[in-house]
Amino acid sequence: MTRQELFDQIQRKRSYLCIGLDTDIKKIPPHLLQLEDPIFEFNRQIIEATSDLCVAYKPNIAFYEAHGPKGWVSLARTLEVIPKDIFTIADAKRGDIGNTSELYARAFFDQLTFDSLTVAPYMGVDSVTPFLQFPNKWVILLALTSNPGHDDFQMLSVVSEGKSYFMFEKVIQNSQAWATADNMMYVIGATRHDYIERVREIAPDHFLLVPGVGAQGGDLGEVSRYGMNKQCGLLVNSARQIIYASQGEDFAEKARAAALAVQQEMDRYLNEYLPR
Ligand SMILES: O=C(O)c1cc(=O)[nH]c(=O)n1[C@@H]1O[C@H](COP(=O)(O)O)[C@@H](O)[C@H]1O
Repeated sequence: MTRQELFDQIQRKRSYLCIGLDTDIKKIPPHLLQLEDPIFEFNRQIIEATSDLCVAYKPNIAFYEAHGPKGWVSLARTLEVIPKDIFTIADAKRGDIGNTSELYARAFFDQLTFDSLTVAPYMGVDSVTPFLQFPNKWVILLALTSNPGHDDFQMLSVVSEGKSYFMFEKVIQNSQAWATADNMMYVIGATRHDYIERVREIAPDHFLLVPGVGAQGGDLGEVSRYGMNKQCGLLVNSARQIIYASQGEDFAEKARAAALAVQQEMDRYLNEYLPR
């Protein structure tokens, strides 16, 4: 999917919501558990109930690979029922020596046909570039993550040409030599909205994947105010708050209501902050 196609979808749906399909067998409604593939059935109903309200789905791969081969089947079946105009993110946080990254890329872009993959930048340029060889596919590079441990490395000071930067700022700056705003996005946790203005100084045009609203307490209003660019430039992810809005038979209906509340808030922010 191209950047323009993603922006067109955002404008059409008045939404920049990404729904996280972090489907935990322990949290899905009991009445689905007798089915042959409860994880797929849960996802299918969530997708059917919410696909007009969001622009992306992000299955976190851990929730599938934890079930072995069966989990990979649930994941592949889920991808098949996501409408084709919706952006798909494999949240697998990969990255390895070049020839291994190339195989990870084939797994998620050729075998599973995701539009994008989350990638860790730690091993440097040759671990990331193999993912960038696929037309219309995206790398979403971890920059400033939402978890408390982001202080351990991402906030370390790095001195470059006499100026001091946070490590995450150098990740964003240096990686712009590897890719463009048409095939690279950055992960910035919603819990760190206080740094989004700085991110926008370094990467004014890139899309940012922003997880951490909802269950992790990030502030959608602040993220939107400081993060929106002229093509919106934001995909804000929420998983648990939406998909587990109810654990009863009405789970899909309740997930829709939770997604609708976020979409309506996003519509207001698009009116307020999207530069015309
Ligand atoms: O790469 C991610 O998506 C990610 C990065 C990050 O900094 N923080 C973060 O929470 N995530 C993912 O985003 C999702 C957040 O889920 P909820 O907290 O349930 O909305 C999980 O799948 C996390 O793995």
